[in-house]
Amino acid sequence: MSPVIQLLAAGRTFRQGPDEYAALRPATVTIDRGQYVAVTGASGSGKSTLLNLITGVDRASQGSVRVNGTALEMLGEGALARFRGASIGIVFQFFELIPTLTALDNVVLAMDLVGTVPPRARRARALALLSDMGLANHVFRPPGRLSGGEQQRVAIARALANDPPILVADEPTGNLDRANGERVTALFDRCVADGRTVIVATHERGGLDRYHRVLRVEDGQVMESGMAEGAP
Ligand SMILES: Nc1ncnc2c1ncn2[C@@H]1O[C@H](COP(=O)(O)OP(=O)(O)OP(=O)(O)O)[C@@H](O)[C@H]1O
Repeated sequence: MSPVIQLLAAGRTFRQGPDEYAALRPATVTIDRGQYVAVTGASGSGKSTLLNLITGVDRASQGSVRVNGTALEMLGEGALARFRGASIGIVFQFFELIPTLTALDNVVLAMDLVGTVPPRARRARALALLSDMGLANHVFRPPGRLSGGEQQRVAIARALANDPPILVADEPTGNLDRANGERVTALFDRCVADGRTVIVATHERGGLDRYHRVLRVEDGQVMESGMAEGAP
């Protein structure tokens, strides 16, 4: 079993006036390659803080966060951004698409920023990814002319643009109706079947049996809440 993500007593505190507030208490967690992991917990429990440390969007206040053996705290801002771009696809709760660009250009831009896909291949790859998400007829629309479910699928296509081995999604179905939520969840299932490591924060209590593993966050404390039989 090869660990792809390791938190070693990694925590995050925020200063509140003279006090320190632990949004995430020091947690030691190992996630293996190919695992499908749900992160659950009440609003404000620390799910986003945990995901932000894993993705390097935020830095731990203490401990170490390792992705594919690289300690993120050892990287400077530029190196961290490059490492993140190539290793981790991130799907944000509120999509975070660029409103002035078409769906196609949002996906191409992700490749431009990382630079591992050859320039001449980027447009065709973006078109293929968007078609794969069922958006072949919408590629020239800006996000404002797409439904929430369509925008989320553009965001997933963008997250996959650089073919990252790890996909992290923060409540990706939180703003979608049931049908769109199920469609997006099925896309994550497929990413796991393709061999990616997928980590999804979710408020939902149902539907957790699809995951290999459920991490529960309560008051900033990460707990193992169950590992299904046959998990990798
Ligand atoms: N930048 C920050 N400065 C101060 N406190 C913060 C900051 N970011 C998060 N927090 C606090 O840390 C705690 C955990 O927040 P976090 O966003 O991780 O929760 P969450 O479980 O993702 O919530 P939700 O389900 O509502 O998205 C909250 O009390 C929040 O107010």
